[in-house]
Amino acid sequence: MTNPYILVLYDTGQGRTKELAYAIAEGVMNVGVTVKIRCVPKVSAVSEQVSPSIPEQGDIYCTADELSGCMGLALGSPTHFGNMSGSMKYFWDNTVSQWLSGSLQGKPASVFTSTGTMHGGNEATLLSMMLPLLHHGMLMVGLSYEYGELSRTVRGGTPYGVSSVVGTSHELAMTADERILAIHQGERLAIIAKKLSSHH
Ligand SMILES: Cc1cc2nc3c(=O)[nH]c(=O)nc-3n(C[C@H](O)[C@H](O)[C@H](O)COP(=O)(O)O)c2cc1C
Repeated sequence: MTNPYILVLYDTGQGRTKELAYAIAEGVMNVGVTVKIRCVPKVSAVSEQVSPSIPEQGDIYCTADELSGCMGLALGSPTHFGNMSGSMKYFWDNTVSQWLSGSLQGKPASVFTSTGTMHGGNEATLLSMMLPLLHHGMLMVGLSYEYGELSRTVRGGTPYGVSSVVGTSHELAMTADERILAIHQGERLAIIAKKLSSHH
């Protein structure tokens, strides 16, 4: 039997959402909880060729069992027109069996995104990612204003979850506030997941 773990599941184009995923994972590990970092396969407009089940590089794809077995979930996607990416949406459109079995019911979940511009829809993306998670019966964990960085940040970071504003050419490095908020988010999610799982 594997240790209880938090699943950090993300999609990324240029690697910026992945950076946030790793900062959140750092927060999860800070409170002594095991973390699994996974990504989702790309959806292609050309469907004659099936992509390999294990990616050639980077993090491995999330399996159905890894999703069902997590004690909590951090879900991240780049902002694509104010919404999660098509690949991430496709992933959730294939989770009917988890929905039927209720394997995510009552588990905490948290969302994160990276975005080109300040007002290009990062908050809308975060809210859009909550929708399938709420259908699965998950309990949403946001960021709290107890973290001073949330009031101070001049770029990403919202009460709905952490965001990172990367610039239209990905020229902006993650700010210290964005990074610290991502770590806090991982810590908060893991602490709540531990409390909830101790009641089972
Ligand atoms: C198809 C597409 C749509 C995008 N739509 C938006 C958008 O609505 N608002 C925005 O600020 N940035 C938008 N961007 C920029 C991405 O949000 C940005 O490149 C991304 O967050 C970088 O993260 P990644 O490296 O994980 O892909 C878009 C990028 C792509 C490829």
